[in-house]
Amino acid sequence: MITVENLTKSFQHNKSNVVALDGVSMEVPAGAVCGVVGPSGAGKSTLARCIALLEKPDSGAIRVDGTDLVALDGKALRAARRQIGVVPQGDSLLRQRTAAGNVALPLEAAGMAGPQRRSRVGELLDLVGLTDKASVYPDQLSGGQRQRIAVARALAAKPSVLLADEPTSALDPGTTDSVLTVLDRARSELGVTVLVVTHDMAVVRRIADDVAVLEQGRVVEHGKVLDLVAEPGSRIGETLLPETGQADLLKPSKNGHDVVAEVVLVGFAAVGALLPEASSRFGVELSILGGGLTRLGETPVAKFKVGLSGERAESALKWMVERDAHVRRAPVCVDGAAA
Ligand SMILES: Nc1ncnc2c1ncn2[C@@H]1O[C@H](COP(=O)(O)OP(=O)(O)OP(=O)(O)O)[C@@H](O)[C@H]1O
Repeated sequence: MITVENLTKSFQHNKSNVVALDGVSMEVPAGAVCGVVGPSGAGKSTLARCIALLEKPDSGAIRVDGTDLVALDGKALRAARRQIGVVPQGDSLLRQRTAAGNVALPLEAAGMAGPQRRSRVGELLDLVGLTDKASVYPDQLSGGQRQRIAVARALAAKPSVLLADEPTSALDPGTTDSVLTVLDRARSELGVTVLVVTHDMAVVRRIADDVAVLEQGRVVEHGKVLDLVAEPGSRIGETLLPETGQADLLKPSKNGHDVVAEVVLVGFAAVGALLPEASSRFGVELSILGGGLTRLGETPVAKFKVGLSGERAESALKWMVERDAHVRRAPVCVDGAAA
């Protein structure tokens, strides 16, 4: 588990003080993948660099499995660093070393004997699906393959935490997917806790259990992805869900429906028959006015804008809520405008 408590970090730049982290607190449960998102300059990379012990925070604590890394020095600090694997931003492989040679680097540095090292490198290449590229040089690998080798290298010393800074930037969607599969395997097969700094919401949708949104050095939203999408007013939740198409989402149109509502379905209900069943059970006419389905990790999630007409429209919505649908609706006025 990673626990960050009230972390601050400032830089001096052109004689002025730049606050990169302004009291950041967050937690990533053991074996979870957490996406760190936010606009450029929000402090994401600084946070990752502090957790990776590449940058010393001005104040605050960073606990990995209970140990405060900020308080360590000397031998204890070096041991703690080995617990944290880092996939740096950009192309980080050594050009003059083969894929296997790059993966072997941290093992050589740790003084691991040849036969043991070769076997470990074999395991890691297998994990990232690049056994057949062992003796290939980085220039002959695709961008995605190079990143997968960088992940294998970061996992070489069996860290409990993996940090990846923009691991999919500059990759096309197909290649992105292969890198994300590897990060996901690090979590699911090795039980590693993964923190991914990213601009790409596809990364969060595809592999993140948790997400933290940074803005101007502060955490503005943080929690489980599946909780945030169900939470009214969560901006990151909105960003991760399908768009429903119109800004005046909850306004019933004058000639249309008695009730217009936004319905978020998380899990089985998203692909089930909840909406048609509500319609037939309560004798209401139900039209889907916008929205759609997506997947968050393995979980199907839907957001629909629906229009309901009929005397029992409210009961139909209530029934959906009782079945774990998250419903936001506008009350009905005589002229059909939202109150
Ligand atoms: N070494 C440094 N020296 C001076 N200022 C820095 C340094 N590192 C970061 N900063 C500043 O700290 C702030 C946060 O930067 P950081 O790189 O952590 O943001 P970010 O969210 O990762 O941005 P991006 O998405 O563009 O990578 C920015 O204003 C940046 O200019």
